[in-house]
Amino acid sequence: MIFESYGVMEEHGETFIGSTNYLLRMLAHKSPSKEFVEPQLGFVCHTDKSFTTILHQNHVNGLMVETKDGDWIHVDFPSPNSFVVMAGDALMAWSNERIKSPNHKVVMNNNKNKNETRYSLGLFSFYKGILQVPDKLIDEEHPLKYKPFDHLALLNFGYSVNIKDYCGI
Ligand SMILES: O=C(O)CCC(=O)C(=O)O
Ligand SMILES: [Fe+2]
Repeated sequence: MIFESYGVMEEHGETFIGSTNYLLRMLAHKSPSKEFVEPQLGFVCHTDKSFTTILHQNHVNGLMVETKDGDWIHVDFPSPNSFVVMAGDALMAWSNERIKSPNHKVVMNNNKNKNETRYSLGLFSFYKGILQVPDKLIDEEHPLKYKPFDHLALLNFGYSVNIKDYCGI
């Protein structure tokens, strides 16, 4: 869908799909114990190193995402069939920053969670090979911001690495 909307499906779509790897991770976050009145951090603030991330959770909310304006919003999964699709750092670099990878975190609230554990599933996609900004996404208004980069090698640096330090121009 992303490739089609930028008109690069024909040139780059097939190679991309053929070289995509997936990682499925299941997380459990326990409700903070009763003595914690304030919400407790369950997963530190970070951006994902993936190309895309698809998130799903049980009925216990906890995901927060930072907006472009720097406000933090709670993400509500309205039904058991709801998923959140989030851009990772690799998509931000590939799209020459047309799409931003948002800061997000998990915050567990003792009052709301009533001692329930939050279970979530994350499906992360990664490109095996060198990713580079398609020519069509470079123009005067969007000068090239990222060098070609090895996506899987980015993972060796852990969560703390900034994609701009890794391959930014
Ligand atoms: O549990 C969640 O909803 C988010 C987990 C997360 O951000 C991650 O695994 O990268
Ligand atoms: Fe994440």
